[in-house]
Amino acid sequence: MSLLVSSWSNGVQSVPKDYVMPPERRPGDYIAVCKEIPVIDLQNDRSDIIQQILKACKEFGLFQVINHGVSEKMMAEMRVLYDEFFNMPIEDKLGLFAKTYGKGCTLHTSGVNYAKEKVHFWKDTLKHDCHPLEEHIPSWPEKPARYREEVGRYATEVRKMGFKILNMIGEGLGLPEGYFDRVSQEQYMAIHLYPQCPDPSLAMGIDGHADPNIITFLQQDQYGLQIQKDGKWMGVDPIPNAFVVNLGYTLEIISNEKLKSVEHRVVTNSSASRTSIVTFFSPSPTLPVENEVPIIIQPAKELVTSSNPPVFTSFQYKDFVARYLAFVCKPRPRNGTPLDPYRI
Ligand SMILES: O=C(O)CCC(=O)C(=O)O
Ligand SMILES: [Fe+2]
Repeated sequence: MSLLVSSWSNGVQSVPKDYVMPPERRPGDYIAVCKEIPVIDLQNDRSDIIQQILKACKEFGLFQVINHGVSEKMMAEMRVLYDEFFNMPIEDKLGLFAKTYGKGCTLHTSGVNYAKEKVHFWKDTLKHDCHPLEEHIPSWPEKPARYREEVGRYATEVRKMGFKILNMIGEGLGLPEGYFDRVSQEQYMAIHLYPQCPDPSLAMGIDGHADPNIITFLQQDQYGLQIQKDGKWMGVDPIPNAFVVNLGYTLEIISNEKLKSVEHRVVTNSSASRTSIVTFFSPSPTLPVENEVPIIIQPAKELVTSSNPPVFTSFQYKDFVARYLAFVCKPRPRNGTPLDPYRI
């Protein structure tokens, strides 16, 4: 349990050596927030919003949304709840602790496999599935006592917002109504705590990666998230009560590369801890379930023509996830992306 960064980092004066990144993996010079990253008001005219979303998905693979329908009160409740969760005495969290990223509801630290990492990340993560709620709620934390009720309501609201946005992406791409319903059934959450770090120039919260799934919705309270565009890192403004929306590899494939996933990472902060509450929509759980009907991913046939041939082969989502996890565990520097084996 003492592995959790939050259990030992309070007041430390220097970064322990197994958290000091080798020079090529450090965050480098301070990177400011980039004001060009689109912030889209979902109360505007629908056809304008669709145009803005599509443009953002093509140029950045990421945008922020405001007036999205999830109430500010609910977003604030989540911040308070997770602050309380991470500050609970260790005994109250012991039952959830897992050494590696695994199935079900777990609390783990650093990357997907702590034991195999040469250097660790300055982060603790609680994660669990969310859909269907009744099936997963019994696995969620029992403390704070209101956890299941509040997070249940939040997951329902985020799902509504998420499908609203996905439907607009589908419409913008020219896909039939409801296209994403089947391939976005799974919903899971990861809540990351990046404790205050004595020297952010040496440590990393999360290394550069793109998400494997369809789309991700993220609520954040402090600066720390950065995206890569045209080979340069840029900071994502922590706008209060906005959601950051980023595209995963699966949506890049379905769109036949019309839209792009985005490489992102998290740097640490010396003046405050940072919490991000992240909701993922994906075709099936990140860790495959036995006897599941295989979900096939491929470029949408509506987007493939003789002048626009498919860029990717079709494949089972669970195989892709296995390859993705193997890729992110590979030592850096590494070449290519997890999409490469599927390119035609
Ligand atoms: O904490 C963040 O801002 C990003 C988290 C993230 O990239 C992830 O969970 O995949
Ligand atoms: Fe991510």
